[in-house]
Amino acid sequence: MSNRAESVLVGLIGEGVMPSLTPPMHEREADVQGLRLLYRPIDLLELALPAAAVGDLLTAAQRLGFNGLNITHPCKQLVLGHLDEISDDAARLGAVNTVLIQDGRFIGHNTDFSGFGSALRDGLPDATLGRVVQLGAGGAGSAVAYALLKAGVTTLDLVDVDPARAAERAAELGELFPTAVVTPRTTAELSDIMHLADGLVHCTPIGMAAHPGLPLDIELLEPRHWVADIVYRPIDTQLVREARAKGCKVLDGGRMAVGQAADAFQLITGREADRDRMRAHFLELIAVEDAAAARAPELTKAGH
Ligand SMILES: NC(=O)C1=CN([C@@H]2O[C@H](COP(=O)(O)OP(=O)(O)OC[C@H]3O[C@@H](n4cnc5c(N)ncnc54)[C@H](O)[C@@H]3O)[C@@H](O)[C@H]2O)C=CC1
Ligand SMILES: O=C1C[C@@](O)(C(=O)O)C[C@@H](O)[C@@H]1O
Repeated sequence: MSNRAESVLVGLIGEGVMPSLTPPMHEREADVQGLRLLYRPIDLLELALPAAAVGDLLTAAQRLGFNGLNITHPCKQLVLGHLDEISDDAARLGAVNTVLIQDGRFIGHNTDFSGFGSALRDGLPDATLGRVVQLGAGGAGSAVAYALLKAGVTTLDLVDVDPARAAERAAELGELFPTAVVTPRTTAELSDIMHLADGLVHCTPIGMAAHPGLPLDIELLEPRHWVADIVYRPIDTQLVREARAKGCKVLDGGRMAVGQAADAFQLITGREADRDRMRAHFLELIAVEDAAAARAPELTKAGH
């Protein structure tokens, strides 16, 4: 038996979270640090619950002695209405993926943006962050764009196949970062804007096992561009492989996945995670998945 101060209980609320690698990442890091931590996926689909149940699940988690939760699709915005306190960045971003449960209160944070930010610093320390083209302005893309602007990007070209989405995000981000220039762009404009850019960030599902291929004409990439992908299943997406082959400096999507987990681990446990160790474990987990997929491709799960 132990109380909330002696051991740590964490959950992940969202749809389709059973294949998530965040629970094993937290548990292994805690094991190595000699901390007792259990991390349970709480899958809305398995529980046949709607996204709106997130408030009830927060209350249940508090009653059952959870120390914290990660929150994912489709609850990152819905959860805002159930919090007692929210970090400035999460409030500005309008999305929460980490909730601390302290003294019966719910405190929201966002480690998607901070995780991408630290990934960029660790994985591409010398990247010039002046002008960036970002493909994909959905949920993860919003956090990434916020991180890029916070990291000092001055000109961000936001490309999405859904022009209304790109326009809406660009307007929101432009208000949050008034000294930056954030412009919605179409895929047809890529050939005009890529040669002006220092780097490319990819935040669409293209490149995942279920959506193979390249998100742009690879001829638009020059060796001087840096390239950050956030897709991590597989870890070496076609974009990552072809960009590397061209001589571009590359950041794979695993860096962000580890970054968000490491930052949430620190918020929830109060202990710093060893990011290199967590990444090594993450790569092991991905390799196990890849080996299983090679044996039985039809069983490959379509997660992140
Ligand atoms: N590394 C990490 O920690 C994480 C990685 N991901 C990855 O990021 C991907 C995107 O996730 P979300 O933003 O949650 O998805 P989402 O569905 O909210 O957004 C994807 C956006 O990409 C746009 N899009 C699709 N094809 C496009 C194309 N060819 N060119 C330009 N835009 C295009 C869509 O219109 C949409 O706005 C996921 O598929 C997953 O692989 C997601 C979450 C975390
Ligand atoms: O969106 C994501 C991905 C995630 O749900 C996962 O399954 O690893 C974990 C969340 O903390 C993060 O915000």
